[in-house]
Amino acid sequence: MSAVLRVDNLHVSVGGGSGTSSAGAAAAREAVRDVSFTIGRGESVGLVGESGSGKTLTCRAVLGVLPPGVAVTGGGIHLGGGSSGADVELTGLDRRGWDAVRGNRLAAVFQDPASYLNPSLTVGRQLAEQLRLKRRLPRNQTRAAAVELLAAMGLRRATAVYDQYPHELSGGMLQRALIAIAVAGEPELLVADEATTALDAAVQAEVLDLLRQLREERGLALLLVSHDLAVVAEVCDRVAVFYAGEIVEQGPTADVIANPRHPYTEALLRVASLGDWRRRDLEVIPGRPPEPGAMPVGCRFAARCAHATDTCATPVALSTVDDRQVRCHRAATLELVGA
Ligand SMILES: Nc1ncnc2c1ncn2[C@@H]1O[C@H](COP(=O)(O)OP(=O)(O)OP(=O)(O)O)[C@@H](O)[C@H]1O
Repeated sequence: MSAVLRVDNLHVSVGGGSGTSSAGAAAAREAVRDVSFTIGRGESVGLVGESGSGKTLTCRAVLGVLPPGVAVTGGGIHLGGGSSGADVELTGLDRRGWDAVRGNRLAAVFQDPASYLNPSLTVGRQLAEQLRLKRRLPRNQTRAAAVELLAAMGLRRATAVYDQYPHELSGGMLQRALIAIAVAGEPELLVADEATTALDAAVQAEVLDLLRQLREERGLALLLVSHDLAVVAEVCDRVAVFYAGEIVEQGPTADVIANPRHPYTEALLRVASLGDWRRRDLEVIPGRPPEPGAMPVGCRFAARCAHATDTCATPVALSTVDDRQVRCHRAATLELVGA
């Protein structure tokens, strides 16, 4: 399968801003370290992990929208040459390069759809404008194309929705409208960062269904971020588990869930809304991740790990065990409990 996206040994650092003197310059710290994964055409990959583990900065690096003071400091992000475009190394792009890629080959939806829409324009006008810009449709065709796209996103009474303002739509409808705007340019990859987190469970399931359908029908590749493994399990072929800025386990989602190889993944399974989670108390993973400025040289999870031994204080690389990549000294011997 040809890769739509290839992230190779990505490092993202925060701070390290220039000061006028050496005393004024803040020390940079790595918020994302040595992250690698690939997404094929029509494939979906989930990034999962606790808050602050580096998922969002990884997505933002892919989209070229890192916040001020945060930068890619190593590795590469490669957009593959699919049917619709050439190979592009994203980390080297200038502003014009990004304009050609963003919204055309890459698009994104985030947690709070209302904040990405203009409150004073109807949803339909905002979508029609995207269709005009991205598909170069003449103005007299954009209304019909926009209504068709809104209907394809599962919005009932799409003609009426076209003329509504963002505040007149529910959260689920807004997210569908925003997904319509995101796919208006027929991108190869859609990044969805906690896109269903604020929705109630039933609406969340519907929006996840829509994402699945877009993959199947349009061959759209998906990069989905969630703190909840259950959400990733709904949609993603493969999952990368993040802890303290690193991928600690990566593999086929069903296998990772049934048979975790990293103790952090096992812990994450106990806090995920998987299976009959409504009938059990979701646990909290005891302890906290290491402080960003004080990362241990060995395994970053060791201080919270029930299986840690002295070896875990030494540096640990990502190694391949069967269908899995795991960053754990004990991965080959531990017997962990899946869901
Ligand atoms: N704009 C920023 N300035 C400084 N530090 C940042 C910034 N954005 C993120 N960080 C830091 O980088 C690290 C990774 O954050 P990131 O947002 O990628 O995590 P996350 O896994 O997506 O968490 P969440 O689910 O809370 O968004 C954290 O330590 C965070 O505090």
